[in-house]
Amino acid sequence: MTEYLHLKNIYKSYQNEKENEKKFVLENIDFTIDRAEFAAVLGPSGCGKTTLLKIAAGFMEAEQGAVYLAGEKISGPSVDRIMVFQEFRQLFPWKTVLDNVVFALQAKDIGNNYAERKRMACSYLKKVELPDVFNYYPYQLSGGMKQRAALARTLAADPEIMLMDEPFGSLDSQTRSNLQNLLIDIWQEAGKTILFVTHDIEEALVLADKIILMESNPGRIKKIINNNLDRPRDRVSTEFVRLYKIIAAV
Ligand SMILES: Nc1ncnc2c1ncn2[C@@H]1O[C@H](COP(=O)(O)OP(=O)(O)OP(=O)(O)O)[C@@H](O)[C@H]1O
Repeated sequence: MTEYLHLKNIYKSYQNEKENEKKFVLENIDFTIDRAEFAAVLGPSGCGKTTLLKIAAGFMEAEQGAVYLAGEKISGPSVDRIMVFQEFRQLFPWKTVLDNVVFALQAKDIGNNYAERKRMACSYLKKVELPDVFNYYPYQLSGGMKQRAALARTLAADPEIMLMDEPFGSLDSQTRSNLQNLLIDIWQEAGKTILFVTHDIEEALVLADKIILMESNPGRIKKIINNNLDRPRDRVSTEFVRLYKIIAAV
Protein backbone atom coordinates (compact mmCIF):
# COMPACT_ATOMS: atom_id res chain seq x y z
CA MET A 1 0.00 0.00 0.00
CA THR A 2 1.14 3.57 -0.63
CA GLU A 3 0.47 6.84 1.21
CA TYR A 4 -2.62 8.32 -0.43
CA LEU A 5 -4.44 10.84 1.73
CA HIS A 6 -2.36 13.12 3.94
CA LEU A 7 -3.92 15.53 6.43
CA LYS A 8 -0.87 17.62 7.14
CA ASN A 9 -0.45 19.77 10.21
CA ILE A 10 -4.11 20.90 10.30
CA TYR A 11 -5.27 23.70 12.61
CA LYS A 12 -8.84 25.01 12.72
CA SER A 13 -10.63 27.41 15.03
CA TYR A 14 -14.19 28.74 15.29
CA GLN A 15 -15.27 32.11 16.54
CA ASN A 16 -16.80 31.78 19.98
CA GLU A 17 -19.53 34.42 19.72
CA LYS A 18 -20.34 34.62 23.44
CA GLU A 19 -16.79 35.33 24.46
CA ASN A 20 -15.92 36.98 21.15
CA GLU A 21 -12.73 35.00 20.77
CA LYS A 22 -11.25 32.30 18.59
CA LYS A 23 -11.41 28.76 19.93
CA PHE A 24 -9.16 26.13 18.43
CA VAL A 25 -11.03 22.88 17.77
CA LEU A 26 -8.26 21.14 15.83
CA GLU A 27 -4.56 21.41 16.61
CA ASN A 28 -1.72 19.89 14.68
CA ILE A 29 -3.69 17.04 13.12
CA ASP A 30 -1.29 15.04 11.00
CA PHE A 31 -1.85 11.54 9.63
CA THR A 32 -1.77 9.60 6.39
CA ILE A 33 -3.97 6.89 4.93
CA ASP A 34 -2.87 4.39 2.33
CA ARG A 35 -4.79 3.66 -0.84
CA ALA A 36 -7.56 1.11 -0.13
CA GLU A 37 -7.01 1.41 3.61
CA PHE A 38 -9.91 1.55 6.08
CA ALA A 39 -9.14 4.17 8.73
CA ALA A 40 -11.29 5.39 11.61
CA VAL A 41 -11.15 8.63 13.55
CA LEU A 42 -12.26 7.75 17.07
CA GLY A 43 -12.99 10.33 19.74
CA PRO A 44 -15.52 11.78 22.16
CA SER A 45 -18.36 14.05 21.11
CA GLY A 46 -17.15 17.55 20.27
CA CYS A 47 -13.48 16.67 19.66
CA GLY A 48 -13.69 17.93 16.09
CA LYS A 49 -14.27 14.73 14.08
CA THR A 50 -16.90 16.24 11.77
CA THR A 51 -14.81 19.37 11.29
CA LEU A 52 -11.87 17.17 10.32
CA LEU A 53 -13.97 15.24 7.81
CA LYS A 54 -15.31 18.46 6.27
CA ILE A 55 -11.74 19.68 5.80
CA ALA A 56 -10.79 16.35 4.16
CA ALA A 57 -13.85 16.68 1.90
CA GLY A 58 -12.83 20.23 0.95
CA PHE A 59 -16.05 21.80 2.30
CA MET A 60 -14.05 23.76 4.81
CA GLU A 61 -10.56 25.23 4.74
CA ALA A 62 -7.96 24.62 7.41
CA GLU A 63 -6.41 27.72 8.95
CA GLN A 64 -3.02 26.12 8.81
CA GLY A 65 -1.94 22.98 7.07
CA ALA A 66 -3.44 21.28 4.04
CA VAL A 67 -4.90 18.07 2.70
CA TYR A 68 -3.02 16.16 0.02
CA LEU A 69 -4.48 13.47 -2.18
CA ALA A 70 -1.93 11.38 -4.06
CA GLY A 71 0.59 14.17 -3.48
CA GLU A 72 -1.69 16.95 -4.82
CA LYS A 73 -3.04 19.65 -2.50
CA ILE A 74 -6.84 19.66 -2.57
CA SER A 75 -8.54 23.01 -3.14
CA GLY A 76 -12.26 22.29 -2.69
CA PRO A 77 -14.99 19.64 -2.78
CA SER A 78 -14.93 16.95 -5.43
CA VAL A 79 -17.14 14.03 -6.44
CA ASP A 80 -14.07 11.91 -5.83
CA ARG A 81 -14.37 12.56 -2.07
CA ILE A 82 -17.93 11.86 -1.02
CA MET A 83 -19.30 12.24 2.49
CA VAL A 84 -21.94 9.92 3.98
CA PHE A 85 -23.68 11.37 7.01
CA GLN A 86 -25.38 10.10 10.15
CA GLU A 87 -28.35 12.26 9.18
CA PHE A 88 -31.17 10.14 7.70
CA ARG A 89 -32.28 13.04 5.49
CA GLN A 90 -29.35 12.97 3.07
CA LEU A 91 -31.31 11.47 0.15
CA PHE A 92 -33.19 13.79 -2.21
CA PRO A 93 -36.76 13.61 -0.83
CA TRP A 94 -38.38 14.39 -4.21
CA LYS A 95 -36.67 11.47 -5.95
CA THR A 96 -37.39 7.76 -5.62
CA VAL A 97 -34.68 5.53 -4.13
CA LEU A 98 -33.77 4.36 -7.62
CA ASP A 99 -33.55 7.90 -9.00
CA ASN A 100 -31.39 8.97 -6.08
CA VAL A 101 -28.83 6.41 -7.25
CA VAL A 102 -29.36 7.26 -10.93
CA PHE A 103 -28.57 10.88 -10.03
CA ALA A 104 -25.09 9.90 -8.80
CA LEU A 105 -24.38 7.99 -12.01
CA GLN A 106 -25.54 10.94 -14.07
CA ALA A 107 -23.45 13.40 -12.04
CA LYS A 108 -20.35 11.32 -12.76
CA ASP A 109 -21.40 10.78 -16.39
CA ILE A 110 -21.50 7.03 -15.90
CA GLY A 111 -23.80 5.08 -18.25
CA ASN A 112 -25.12 6.15 -21.66
CA ASN A 113 -28.81 6.70 -21.01
CA TYR A 114 -31.51 6.48 -18.36
CA ALA A 115 -32.32 2.82 -19.04
CA GLU A 116 -28.69 1.81 -18.59
CA ARG A 117 -28.33 3.93 -15.44
CA LYS A 118 -31.48 2.35 -14.03
CA ARG A 119 -30.02 -1.11 -14.53
CA MET A 120 -26.76 -0.05 -12.88
CA ALA A 121 -28.62 1.64 -10.00
CA CYS A 122 -30.60 -1.57 -9.39
CA SER A 123 -27.40 -3.56 -9.10
CA TYR A 124 -25.99 -1.10 -6.50
CA LEU A 125 -29.25 -1.27 -4.53
CA LYS A 126 -29.04 -5.06 -4.57
CA LYS A 127 -25.40 -4.89 -3.46
CA VAL A 128 -26.41 -3.00 -0.31
CA GLU A 129 -29.12 -5.64 0.24
CA LEU A 130 -32.01 -3.21 0.10
CA PRO A 131 -35.31 -5.03 -0.31
CA ASP A 132 -37.45 -4.16 -3.31
CA VAL A 133 -38.37 -0.59 -2.35
CA PHE A 134 -36.66 0.95 -5.35
CA ASN A 135 -39.70 3.02 -6.31
CA TYR A 136 -40.36 4.29 -2.80
CA TYR A 137 -39.59 7.85 -1.73
CA PRO A 138 -37.15 8.36 1.16
CA TYR A 139 -39.95 9.22 3.63
CA GLN A 140 -41.34 5.69 3.11
CA LEU A 141 -38.09 4.01 4.30
CA SER A 142 -36.78 3.01 7.72
CA GLY A 143 -33.55 4.61 8.99
CA GLY A 144 -31.52 1.50 8.08
CA MET A 145 -33.01 1.44 4.57
CA LYS A 146 -32.14 5.11 4.08
CA GLN A 147 -28.53 4.47 5.07
CA ARG A 148 -28.35 1.49 2.69
CA ALA A 149 -29.70 3.70 -0.10
CA ALA A 150 -27.20 6.46 0.75
CA LEU A 151 -24.42 3.86 0.62
CA ALA A 152 -25.64 2.64 -2.79
CA ARG A 153 -25.69 6.21 -4.07
CA THR A 154 -22.14 6.77 -2.85
CA LEU A 155 -20.89 3.55 -4.44
CA ALA A 156 -22.58 4.49 -7.72
CA ALA A 157 -20.62 7.75 -7.81
CA ASP A 158 -17.46 5.61 -7.58
CA PRO A 159 -15.47 8.10 -5.45
CA GLU A 160 -11.76 7.75 -4.75
CA ILE A 161 -12.43 8.16 -1.05
CA MET A 162 -15.49 7.61 1.11
CA LEU A 163 -15.69 9.99 4.08
CA MET A 164 -18.22 8.59 6.52
CA ASP A 165 -19.52 10.64 9.46
CA GLU A 166 -21.05 8.19 11.96
CA PRO A 167 -23.39 6.84 9.24
CA PHE A 168 -24.74 4.08 11.49
CA GLY A 169 -24.81 6.13 14.70
CA SER A 170 -28.60 6.48 14.87
CA LEU A 171 -29.45 2.85 14.12
CA ASP A 172 -30.42 0.06 16.51
CA SER A 173 -27.54 -2.25 17.40
CA GLN A 174 -28.66 -5.19 15.21
CA THR A 175 -29.09 -3.04 12.07
CA ARG A 176 -25.87 -1.25 12.90
CA SER A 177 -23.84 -4.42 13.10
CA ASN A 178 -25.44 -5.75 9.87
CA LEU A 179 -24.46 -2.56 8.09
CA GLN A 180 -20.93 -2.67 9.51
CA ASN A 181 -20.52 -6.19 8.08
CA LEU A 182 -21.97 -5.09 4.75
CA LEU A 183 -19.60 -2.10 4.58
CA ILE A 184 -16.62 -4.39 5.17
CA ASP A 185 -17.77 -6.71 2.36
CA ILE A 186 -18.16 -3.74 0.01
CA TRP A 187 -14.80 -2.28 1.02
CA GLN A 188 -13.04 -5.59 0.46
CA GLU A 189 -14.70 -6.02 -2.93
CA ALA A 190 -14.41 -2.45 -4.23
CA GLY A 191 -11.01 -1.62 -2.71
CA LYS A 192 -12.08 1.91 -1.69
CA THR A 193 -10.15 4.15 0.67
CA ILE A 194 -12.40 4.90 3.65
CA LEU A 195 -12.10 7.45 6.45
CA PHE A 196 -14.83 6.68 8.98
CA VAL A 197 -15.69 8.82 11.99
CA THR A 198 -17.09 7.25 15.14
CA HIS A 199 -17.16 7.69 18.90
CA ASP A 200 -17.67 3.95 19.40
CA ILE A 201 -14.57 1.85 20.20
CA GLU A 202 -16.21 -1.40 19.12
CA GLU A 203 -17.23 0.06 15.76
CA ALA A 204 -13.70 1.38 15.12
CA LEU A 205 -12.22 -2.02 16.04
CA VAL A 206 -14.62 -3.98 13.82
CA LEU A 207 -14.14 -1.75 10.81
CA ALA A 208 -10.75 -0.11 10.70
CA ASP A 209 -7.16 -1.21 10.22
CA LYS A 210 -5.88 2.17 11.39
CA ILE A 211 -7.48 3.98 14.32
CA ILE A 212 -6.73 7.67 14.85
CA LEU A 213 -7.57 8.27 18.45
CA MET A 214 -8.47 11.87 19.35
CA GLU A 215 -8.91 13.90 22.51
CA SER A 216 -10.91 17.11 22.87
CA ASN A 217 -10.43 20.77 23.78
CA PRO A 218 -8.66 21.24 21.52
CA GLY A 219 -9.02 18.23 19.21
CA ARG A 220 -5.64 16.57 18.98
CA ILE A 221 -4.38 13.15 18.02
CA LYS A 222 -3.67 11.13 21.14
CA LYS A 223 -2.41 8.04 19.41
CA ILE A 224 -2.54 6.15 16.12
CA ILE A 225 -3.21 2.47 16.57
CA ASN A 226 -2.75 -0.21 13.92
CA ASN A 227 -5.45 -2.85 14.18
CA ASN A 228 -4.22 -6.12 12.68
CA LEU A 229 -6.98 -8.37 14.05
CA ASP A 230 -7.99 -11.11 11.59
CA ARG A 231 -11.17 -10.60 9.57
CA PRO A 232 -14.02 -11.31 9.99
CA ARG A 233 -13.52 -9.84 13.44
CA ASP A 234 -14.96 -11.62 16.41
CA ARG A 235 -16.22 -8.98 18.85
CA VAL A 236 -15.88 -11.28 21.84
CA SER A 237 -12.50 -12.83 21.04
CA THR A 238 -9.73 -12.42 23.63
CA GLU A 239 -7.63 -10.31 21.23
CA PHE A 240 -10.55 -8.03 20.40
CA VAL A 241 -11.38 -7.42 24.04
CA ARG A 242 -7.69 -6.89 24.84
CA LEU A 243 -7.37 -4.18 22.17
CA TYR A 244 -10.68 -2.64 23.30
CA LYS A 245 -9.31 -2.31 26.83
CA ILE A 246 -6.04 -0.80 25.58
CA ILE A 247 -7.91 1.87 23.58
CA ALA A 248 -10.31 2.61 26.44
CA ALA A 249 -7.34 3.16 28.74
CA VAL A 250 -5.40 5.51 26.43
N1 LIG B 1 -19.86 26.34 12.73
C1 LIG B 1 -19.39 26.31 13.97
N2 LIG B 1 -19.22 27.46 14.69
C2 LIG B 1 -18.72 27.45 15.93
N3 LIG B 1 -18.35 26.32 16.58
C3 LIG B 1 -18.52 25.15 15.93
C4 LIG B 1 -19.05 25.08 14.61
N4 LIG B 1 -19.07 23.76 14.21
C5 LIG B 1 -18.60 23.06 15.26
N5 LIG B 1 -18.26 23.87 16.28
C6 LIG B 1 -17.68 23.45 17.57
O1 LIG B 1 -16.47 22.76 17.28
C7 LIG B 1 -16.31 21.66 18.16
C8 LIG B 1 -16.14 20.39 17.34
O2 LIG B 1 -17.33 20.10 16.63
P1 LIG B 1 -17.46 18.82 15.69
O3 LIG B 1 -18.87 18.75 15.21
O4 LIG B 1 -16.40 18.86 14.66
O5 LIG B 1 -17.16 17.64 16.72
P2 LIG B 1 -17.51 16.08 16.66
O6 LIG B 1 -16.35 15.39 17.29
O7 LIG B 1 -17.87 15.70 15.28
O8 LIG B 1 -18.78 15.99 17.59
P3 LIG B 1 -19.99 14.89 17.59
O9 LIG B 1 -19.36 13.54 17.81
O10 LIG B 1 -20.83 15.32 18.76
O11 LIG B 1 -20.69 15.03 16.27
C9 LIG B 1 -17.53 21.64 19.07
O12 LIG B 1 -17.18 22.26 20.28
C10 LIG B 1 -18.55 22.48 18.31
O13 LIG B 1 -19.43 23.14 19.19
